[in-house]
Amino acid sequence: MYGVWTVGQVRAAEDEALARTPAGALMRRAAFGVAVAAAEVLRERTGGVRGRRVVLLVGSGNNGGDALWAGHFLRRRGVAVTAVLLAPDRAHVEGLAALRRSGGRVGIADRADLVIDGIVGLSARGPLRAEAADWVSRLAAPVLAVDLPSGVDPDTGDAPGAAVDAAVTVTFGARKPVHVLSARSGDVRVVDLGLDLPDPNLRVLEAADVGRAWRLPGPADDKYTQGVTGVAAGSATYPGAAVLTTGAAVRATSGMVRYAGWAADEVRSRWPEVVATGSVADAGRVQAWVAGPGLGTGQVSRDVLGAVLGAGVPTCVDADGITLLARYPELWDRRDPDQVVVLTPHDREFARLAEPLGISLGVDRVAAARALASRLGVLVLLKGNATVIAEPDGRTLVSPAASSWLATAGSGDVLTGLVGAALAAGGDPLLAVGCASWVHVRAGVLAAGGAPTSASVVVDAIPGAVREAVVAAGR
Ligand SMILES: NC(=O)C1=CN([C@@H]2O[C@H](COP(=O)(O)OP(=O)(O)OC[C@H]3O[C@@H](n4cnc5c(N)ncnc54)[C@H](O)[C@@H]3O)[C@@H](O)[C@H]2O)[C@@H](O)CC1
Ligand SMILES: [K+]
Repeated sequence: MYGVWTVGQVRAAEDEALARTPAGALMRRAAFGVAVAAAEVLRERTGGVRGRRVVLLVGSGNNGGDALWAGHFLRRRGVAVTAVLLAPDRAHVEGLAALRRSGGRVGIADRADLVIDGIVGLSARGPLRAEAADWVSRLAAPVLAVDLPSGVDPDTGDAPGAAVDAAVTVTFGARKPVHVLSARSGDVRVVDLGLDLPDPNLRVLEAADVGRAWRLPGPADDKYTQGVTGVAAGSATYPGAAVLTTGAAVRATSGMVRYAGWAADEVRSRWPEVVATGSVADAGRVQAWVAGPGLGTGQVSRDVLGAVLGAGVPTCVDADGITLLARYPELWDRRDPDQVVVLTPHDREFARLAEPLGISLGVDRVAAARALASRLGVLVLLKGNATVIAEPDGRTLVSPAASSWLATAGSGDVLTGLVGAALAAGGDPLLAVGCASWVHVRAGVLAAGGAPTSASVVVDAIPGAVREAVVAAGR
């Protein structure tokens, strides 16, 4: 698990560190880290460092100062460095002098093996100004971003205009929200500045965390004791949603999975290990329900959702289930106040539910997810390229995107089944949902393997993803 801190938190810690270090020391340490990473990228991509060409895009603040100092360190390793000053009269004075001393050029660059983006860092506000935006839109070489990709908001990951798409970002002291919320950050490396940081604002699970938390069967277990997942999904029109949601739960644990709904025949024929019935009332005892994918929004679907919410176990509500909750708020009355409810909306479903409550999904997805979680007293998993998982008390996990292959039909149904299985296994619900999301992301990568995939293949990749996590945890 690693933490993510807001710009405000990092700034406060930096101020304290600046006060106890000699002037310029932190910047040189940061810039040295940039130069080390740049040399690595050059070696990986071109087979060497000496004689390679690096262009620095230098803005008017300390981010530009970092880039100039990094250029100075790269010059010492025989790299040809050219600095493009976007605001020549406001460029960082000591950085520019250091670059010039070591033989770096200032001017207009043509060809580059690597571009170092020092346009703007933590003080970035709004879309890039015209000249910077123009440079960014013409970039052809791979980019190493200093602190963060310019054009992306540090605290929300939003890119309101032209923005750098970095291969690598070298950040300082701590990861900020942009690094986990925006895929434009690329591969993120952190240079330690010895900052004294408070509790993080967000957390990100890693393979070993998931492997430690994932429920594995022990010698005393049987099919009932590992947590039974109940699935109320699918309809005559959408039997596939039932098959995918149930399949994800089947693949995620060796505990039992029960299905209740219209697609019992389809589910049974694809997953013979599932105990399938027509209604929630007949389904038997489960430790968690998931409801919603392909369920429909008619009266019977409404009754199904009510029955699931009243079943006295943790519940995950997705898709049509969310639409029903938005349309018939009285369904909340069926809820057992002692049991967690997890909502897994995409943006439109989020808006359906949140807008009547005066909560809008703006560019700050973390704030929006937290607001809805707190207002409804539920755990919200907001789907997106990066997934945000917020608890009513504000604790928040982020699953950064590892690829975009999961943007495929039925992918959300797979996630719902995974969440159900993780909830049924017990433990801290936030951790359970975070683990389910991690496995989903990882299964997506394994399923795709660099080429288009589909939700059924993601289902089949779930055991491989769980295995990676378990191995990482040394179990
Ligand atoms: N404070 C510290 O302890 C350290 C700071 N460091 C660096 O300092 C950076 C922060 O430096 P600054 O606070 O000077 O600010 P920045 O370098 O982030 O940016 C400030 C400048 O960018 C311009 N700017 C703002 N928004 C813009 C936009 N949309 N388009 C174009 N230009 C825009 C502003 O006019 C301002 O002159 C960090 O990101 C990091 O790179 C590092 O050297 C490590 C130590
Ligand atoms: K930058």
